Amino acid sequence: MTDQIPYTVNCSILLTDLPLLERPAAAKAAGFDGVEFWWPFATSTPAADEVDTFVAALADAGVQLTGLNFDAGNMPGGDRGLISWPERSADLRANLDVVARIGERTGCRAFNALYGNRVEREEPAAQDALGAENLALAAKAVERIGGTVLVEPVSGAPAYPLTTSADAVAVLDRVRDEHGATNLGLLFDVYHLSVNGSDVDLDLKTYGDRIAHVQVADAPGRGAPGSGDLPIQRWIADLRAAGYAGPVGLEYKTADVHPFAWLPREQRSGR
Ligand SMILES: O=C(O)C(=O)CO
Repeated sequence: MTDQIPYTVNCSILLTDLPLLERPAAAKAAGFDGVEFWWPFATSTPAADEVDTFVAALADAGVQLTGLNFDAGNMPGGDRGLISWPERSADLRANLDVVARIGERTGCRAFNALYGNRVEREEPAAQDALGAENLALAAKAVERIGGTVLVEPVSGAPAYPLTTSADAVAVLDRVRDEHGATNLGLLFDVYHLSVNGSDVDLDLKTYGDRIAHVQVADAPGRGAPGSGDLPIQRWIADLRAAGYAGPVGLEYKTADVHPFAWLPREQRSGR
């Protein structure tokens, strides 16, 4: 279903001059058919009416939710996921069914499971064992709706242990080997990978078959494509040539009143 959507607007980081629930309609008005969100609620288990309001905002806007992050904690405060965080594991597990139900109602099939920072007084090995177990549970939760769990290397979070594609793929392999879960894939965010010093071209060749979602922002600055030095258009073309058919997530920050000016309007939707 999302294969016909070429680009999807990350409404957690873009269109932030608008209230969250107005952003899907603004994305549609700008010519897009897809949106994605980081976890949009204050708790892991929001009230039913909060979920209803979120789902209605998407339906009213006429956009497809293409991606949703599991609850990742207090992102502005530095948290980057609950997956391997022992103290928050119960919250994560309670969140899984809420996410799967949102997927069921919206048709969303890609769910980003931020791995979590290293925490004091926990052995990294124990956090990784928990991370693998929780990723397997997340995969199980969305399996019944044909969902895929995404594992993302990120930058800018000093205690986040997955910084390269190889790190994330090692986690995917572990979850497969130890728990038998295969509906997981790599979230290939060219901004995070570049900032972390990866050779994106080489990663694309090496891990192309593990990529389940793509996100873009330019570097330095995490701005719109063209604002920095990265060959984003070429990477998108290379990903397409390599068979990536899903949406490309626009996950950049900009104060420009025309945040999508770099992308011709006729290329924004699949029609
Ligand atoms: O934390 C970030 O920067 C992300 O991209 C989360 O998905």
